[in-house]
Amino acid sequence: MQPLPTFDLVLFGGTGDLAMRKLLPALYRRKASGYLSAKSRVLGVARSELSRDEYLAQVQASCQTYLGKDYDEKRWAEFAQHVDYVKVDASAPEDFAGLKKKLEGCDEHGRAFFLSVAPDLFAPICEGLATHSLATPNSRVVLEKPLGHDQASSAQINERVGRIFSEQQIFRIDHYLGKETVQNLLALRFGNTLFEPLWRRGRVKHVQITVAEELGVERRAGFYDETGALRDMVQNHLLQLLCIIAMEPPATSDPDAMRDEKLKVLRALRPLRGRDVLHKTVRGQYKAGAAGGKPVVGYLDEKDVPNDSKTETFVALRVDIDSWRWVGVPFYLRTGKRLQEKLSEIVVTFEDVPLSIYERPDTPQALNRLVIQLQPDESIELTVLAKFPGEVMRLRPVNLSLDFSETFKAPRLDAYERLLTDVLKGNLTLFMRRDELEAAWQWIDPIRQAWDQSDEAPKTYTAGSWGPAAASALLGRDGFAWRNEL
Ligand SMILES: NC(=O)C1=CN([C@@H]2O[C@H](COP(=O)(O)OP(=O)(O)OC[C@H]3O[C@@H](n4cnc5c(N)ncnc54)[C@H](OP(=O)(O)O)[C@@H]3O)[C@@H](O)[C@H]2O)C=CC1
Ligand SMILES: O=C1O[C@H](COP(=O)(O)O)[C@@H](O)[C@H](O)[C@H]1O
Repeated sequence: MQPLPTFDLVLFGGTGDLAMRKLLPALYRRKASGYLSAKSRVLGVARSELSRDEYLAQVQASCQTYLGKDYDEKRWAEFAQHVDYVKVDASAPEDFAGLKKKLEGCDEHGRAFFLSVAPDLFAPICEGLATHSLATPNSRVVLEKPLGHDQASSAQINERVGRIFSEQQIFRIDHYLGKETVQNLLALRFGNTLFEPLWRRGRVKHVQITVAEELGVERRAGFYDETGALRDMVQNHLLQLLCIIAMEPPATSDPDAMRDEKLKVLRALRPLRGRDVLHKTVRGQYKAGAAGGKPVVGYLDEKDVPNDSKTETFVALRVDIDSWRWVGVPFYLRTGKRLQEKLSEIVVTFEDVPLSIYERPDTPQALNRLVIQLQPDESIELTVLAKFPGEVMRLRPVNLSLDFSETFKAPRLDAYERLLTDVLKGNLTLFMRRDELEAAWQWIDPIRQAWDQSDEAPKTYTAGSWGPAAASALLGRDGFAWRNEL
C-alpha cells in the first residue's frame, strides 16, 4: 500500500451536511487505512467564525456519529492532526487572503479544491482562487452535483470554471459512480463474455432502474424544494446508471474511452417533449404516512417547504434509446423519497424462450432476469428455470445469487472514499466530462418545461408506499410490472 502523494484538500462547505456526513468520515477512513501521507492537510472552509478547535469538535462529533463502530479515539487523534479550518466567504473576494496564507509555502503539495457548496458559488470560488494565484497547474477542482439547474446554467458554470481550470483538472462528481456494485456492473459487462451476446434488443425485454429512499427531505428542504427529484437524482445518478448499462464496450480503460461511450448513450436518448412527457413520465409528492414503523408528515408539512409547493419527490419515466443495440427496448427509471424501503437496483429482464415444451409457470417471474442490487445489499442474482424434483418435467424459477460481502471478505470502500482517492491520484474515469453533463441536461430540460407548463400537480402517494399508482400503470400499459409488484 502506497500513501497518496502529499496534498492540501481544501473543502469549501466544510461545515455543511455533505462534508460532515460523508466527506470528512471518508477522509478519516483513508487516514485509518494509512493512505494519508504525514504532511497532507484537510482545510475546512466556510463563512462561520470558528477556531480550529471548534471546527475539530464538530468534525469529531460527525465522525463519531457516522462512522459508528469504525470510530476510534486514537485514530481520531491521528486524523485530527491533518485537519484545520479557514473562514472564507466565497462571495467576498478579499476573504481568500486568509486561505492564501494557509496554503503559502506548500506549493509542492498537490492541491484539490472540493466545492461542497451550492452551484452558484462554483464560479465565484474558482475566480477567487485565480485572483489570489491559488489555482496552480497541479491543482484540481471537484464540483458537486447538481451542476446548475438546467443546460444554460450548467454551461455558464462550466464556461467560467473552464477559464481557470483545464478539463483535465475538473472532477465533476456523481457519487453513484463510486459505489462498489456500479464498479461490479462494469466488471460483469466487460470482464465476461457471457452476457454480451444477450445484452441487446431481441434478447432483452426491458430494463428497470430503481433508486428508492426511505428518508424524506431531512434538513435539506430549502435546497430540495428548488431542485426536485428530476434534477436531484435522475439528471445525474439514474442517467449515469443507465449509461453504464447501455453503453458499448469502451476500447480501453482510459477515462475518455468510457466517457465517450456514455456520451453516445446520452445523445441517443429519444427526446421527451410536450404531450409525450405527460404520457411517459409520472411525478409524485409524498403525503403523510409511515417510515421505519413511525408516522411521518407529508412533504408539504416538512419544515421550510411552502405549503403550495409542486416540487416532485418521486419520478418514474419510460426512456427509449435510439441505437441499433437498444431501439424498442424500454428502460423504466424510478426514484423517490419516503418510499417503502431504501433500495437501489437494476433489473434486466430477458425475452422468453420461443417455444415452451415443458410445464412451467406462465408468469413474469418465470422469465430469465438479472438483478443487480446496489443498496442495501450488494449482490447479483440471475433467475433461471430449473426442473422441480419429481417424475415429471416441471420447471420452476430459481435464483443463482452472488452476495459480494459474503464472497469477498475484503474491506470495501465507501463511494466518497473511492472518489476522493481518485481525485488525489488524478484518475478521471469515474467523473463526468462537460459534454456528458450538458447532454444529460439537454435531455432533462424539456421534461421540466413540459411539467411547468402543465396544470397537473404531482400525484400524491403515501409515505411508506412505492409511489403513486400511475407509476405502476406506466409499466402496466406496456404489459410489465416493477419487480416489487411481481
Ligand atoms: N448533502 C447531501 O447529501 C448531498 C449534497 N450534494 C451537494 O453538495 C453541496 C453541498 O450540500 P450540503 O452540504 O447538503 O449543503 P449545506 O447547506 O449543508 O452546506 C453548505 C456549506 O456551504 C457553506 N457556505 C454557504 N455559503 C458560503 C459562502 N458564501 N462562502 C463559503 N461557504 C459557504 C456553508 O457554511 P456557512 O454557512 O458557515 O458558510 C456550509 O458549510 C450542494 O451542491 C449539494 O447539492 C450532493 C449530493 C448529496
Ligand atoms: O445525491 C443525492 O443522493 C442521495 C442518495 O444517495 P445514497 O448514496 O444514499 O443512495 C439523496 O438522498 C440526495 O437527495 C441526493 O442529493
